[in-house]
Amino acid sequence: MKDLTYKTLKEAGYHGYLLEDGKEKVIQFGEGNFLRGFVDDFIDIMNEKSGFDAKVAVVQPIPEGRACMLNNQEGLYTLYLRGREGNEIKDERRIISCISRGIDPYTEFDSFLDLAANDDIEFIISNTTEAGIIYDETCSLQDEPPASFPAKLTRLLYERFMRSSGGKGYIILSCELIDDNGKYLKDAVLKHSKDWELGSEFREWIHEENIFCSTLVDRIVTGYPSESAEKLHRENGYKDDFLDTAEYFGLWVIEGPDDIGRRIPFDKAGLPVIVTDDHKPYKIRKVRILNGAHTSMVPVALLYGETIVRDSMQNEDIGRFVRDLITEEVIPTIPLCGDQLNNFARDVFDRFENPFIDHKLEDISLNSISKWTARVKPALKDFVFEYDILPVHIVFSFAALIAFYKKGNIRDSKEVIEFFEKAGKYDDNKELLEDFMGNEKFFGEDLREIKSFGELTQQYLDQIEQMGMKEALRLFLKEQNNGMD
Ligand SMILES: NC(=O)c1ccc[n+]([C@@H]2O[C@H](COP(=O)([O-])OP(=O)(O)OC[C@H]3O[C@@H](n4cnc5c(N)ncnc54)[C@H](O)[C@@H]3O)[C@@H](O)[C@H]2O)c1
Ligand SMILES: O=P(O)(O)OC[C@@H](O)[C@@H](O)[C@H](O)[C@H](O)CO
Repeated sequence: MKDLTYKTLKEAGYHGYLLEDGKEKVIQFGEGNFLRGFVDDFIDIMNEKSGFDAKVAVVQPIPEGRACMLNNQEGLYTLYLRGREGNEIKDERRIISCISRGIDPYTEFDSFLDLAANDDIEFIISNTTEAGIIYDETCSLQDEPPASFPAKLTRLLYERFMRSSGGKGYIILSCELIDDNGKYLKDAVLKHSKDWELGSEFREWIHEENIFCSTLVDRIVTGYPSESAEKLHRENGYKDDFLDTAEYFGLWVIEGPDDIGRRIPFDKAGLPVIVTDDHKPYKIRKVRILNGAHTSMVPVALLYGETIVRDSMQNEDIGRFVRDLITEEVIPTIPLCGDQLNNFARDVFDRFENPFIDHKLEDISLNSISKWTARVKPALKDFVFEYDILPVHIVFSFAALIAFYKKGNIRDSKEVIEFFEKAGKYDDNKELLEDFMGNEKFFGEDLREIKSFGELTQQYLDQIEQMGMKEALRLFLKEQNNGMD
């Protein structure tokens, strides 16, 4: 079967929208499923509907990347978006043609730097995961390329500053799921510029000619559909190693000046983008409710025997557990209007039951400890602070996470894996929890200081291990219902 290229599509008589040639206007750090299933989809739609005519140069952020494979397909790939919009079922296949090329800075460092000479480029977009957007003091100006994403960006910005003689900078849209992503990135760039002694004029240029936007992205992207890929290749008549799947829903909240909306024609293309002076309310709502529900559901559902999100939500016990956790313990911690939050949660539960996408629990379980710390712990702490009692569903889910990790075969940081590999050395769960919950490297603080949290976690953990998840969850739900089934 032929690879996906412009020639393959022409030969097959493809009549859909394609932008084969266009100016590179965007640099994108990251070639992952999410950026391709969300940002590049938006750019492609703007190209078609509002004459944006932008091509995206994709920079591979780490040595193990897929820039070369992307070039084999001339940047093309097929995106499937499926789900409900109101009462309407959406099932769309789109060939995305906004990517001009992939650049591997490890083998094409000069091509990477040459991007800085292109005056057409106005935007830099990134999603390098939480692990990528970190300040790494070991990076230096002489590295080809510097290892971390913020250091690579600093190197590119410095090149731009030098080659344009302090001319036009960029609008930088960071999509990593960390707090204040744009601000963090700007601070990291300024820190590198100081460490590398790039001078005060460069730092002034960073401030005056570049806009670092914090953004919040929301779309469930399920990536390459391994089980159905062969069938899709046959249907399409070409082989596509970058097939991507996602829900239809999407929302991009960008904190930045009003005129961003004029510089990127989101509105004209009818895209769900909000430009605001404060993205935080959207962020807290999405991370606590949607990501919090995912992270809390995963260990409970996996131990119960489920494998995907939809089935878990449709499982009477787990569905009730997740809904109650969000409505009774997470929503009361979010400082926004209750109706707004309840409507958002209801829509999220609908999205979780999307009949067209199979979101694997195992995929979400990756790095669950840091996800729990960022996405669930804030609700737990705020709840305790506000009501002076423990949010029991959150505690039960935390106990489930530990039970799940004790079983092994986990994908998390080296330190977390090492901790659980040695779990057998503890005489009982009480001892294990002392060390685990007291580990500030895992949780950023000593969780034992939260009153009764350790004791209740141990009670649930013992029950889950002794009775199995199904029985322990049923007992838990019965207790919450004053002993009634
Ligand atoms: N998949 C979703 O539904 C979804 C939705 C919203 C946000 N996100 C966020 O987007 C991020 C990426 O998700 P994805 O589905 O595209 O994953 P992916 O594995 O397909 O892509 C990950 C990307 O990050 C880069 N990367 C990984 N480790 C890095 C490091 N240490 N330094 C620099 N770059 C690194 C990879 O090169 C790749 O480009 C995740 O962190 C996730 O939180 C995902
Ligand atoms: O992508 P992760 O692994 O950071 O988190 C798993 C999911 O919670 C996440 O991908 C959501 O589906 C997404 O954030 C929805 O916008």
